[in-house]
Amino acid sequence: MSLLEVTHLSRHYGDFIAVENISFSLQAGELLALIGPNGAGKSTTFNMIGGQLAVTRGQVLLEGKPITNLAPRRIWKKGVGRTFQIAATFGSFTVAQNVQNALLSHHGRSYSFWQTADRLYRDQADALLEQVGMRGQADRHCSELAYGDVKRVELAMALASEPRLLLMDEPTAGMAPQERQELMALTRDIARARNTGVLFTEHSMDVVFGFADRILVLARGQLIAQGTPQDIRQDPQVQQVYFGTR
Ligand SMILES: Nc1ncnc2c1ncn2[C@@H]1O[C@H](COP(=O)(O)OP(=O)(O)OP(=O)(O)O)[C@@H](O)[C@H]1O
Repeated sequence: MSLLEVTHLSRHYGDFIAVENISFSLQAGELLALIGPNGAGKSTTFNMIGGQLAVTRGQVLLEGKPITNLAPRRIWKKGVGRTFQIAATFGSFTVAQNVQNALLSHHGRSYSFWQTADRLYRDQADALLEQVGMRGQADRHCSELAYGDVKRVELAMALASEPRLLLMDEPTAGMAPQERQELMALTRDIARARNTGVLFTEHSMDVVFGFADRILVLARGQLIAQGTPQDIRQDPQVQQVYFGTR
């Protein structure tokens, strides 16, 4: 059974068709890239899967069970984690506190500034920070970190809920080439080690072709191709519609 199965998914705004009849699946441990020109429907697709946007037609199954049109929090509870394009850490909290906060939220508790709260889930937070290479910076404030390091902390926060599927919206936006490669290599290692599926949107072609196991290509709301990086590179329709050449 696929980890994620999307069938005939559509989103209309009145007469305007943002996404039309797209179907694909994603396996556990797989990195699947969703690419396409501006306005192709990537964010719309992402937001339908994550529950931020209502589905007009079609179905989303997670491990065989429907999650279509559930509230985002319920979808998150069922094992869909998410990182956002805009950094989502609290700058005035330390690195560890940000991850502890995500752990508290996963366990249905809220953060308090009481002294004891400072130790809650600290060991688990340290273990997650170890995985993303940020253990040594656990007690620094997030506002002091380099951008690439903030993205690592966000990854640790997303992993706090032990997602089966991780949705990453332009994970490397705003990063230098070297940082991009490092973050994606880390993401791939974690996906393989935890058997977590990763669906990501991305504009950097070096990241897409370097790290995706398979690629989905959207153009004007339609899925025009899906396959391995090699398949996609050679697809004449992709070259024409997406890259503007043949
Ligand atoms: N609330 C809305 N009402 C009407 N049209 C919308 C709405 N939101 C998005 N759209 C349209 O749906 C289409 C798909 O938008 P979407 O944001 O999913 O594209 P995208 O592939 O993520 O683009 P980008 O790479 O620029 O982020 C676009 O034409 C957009 O203008």
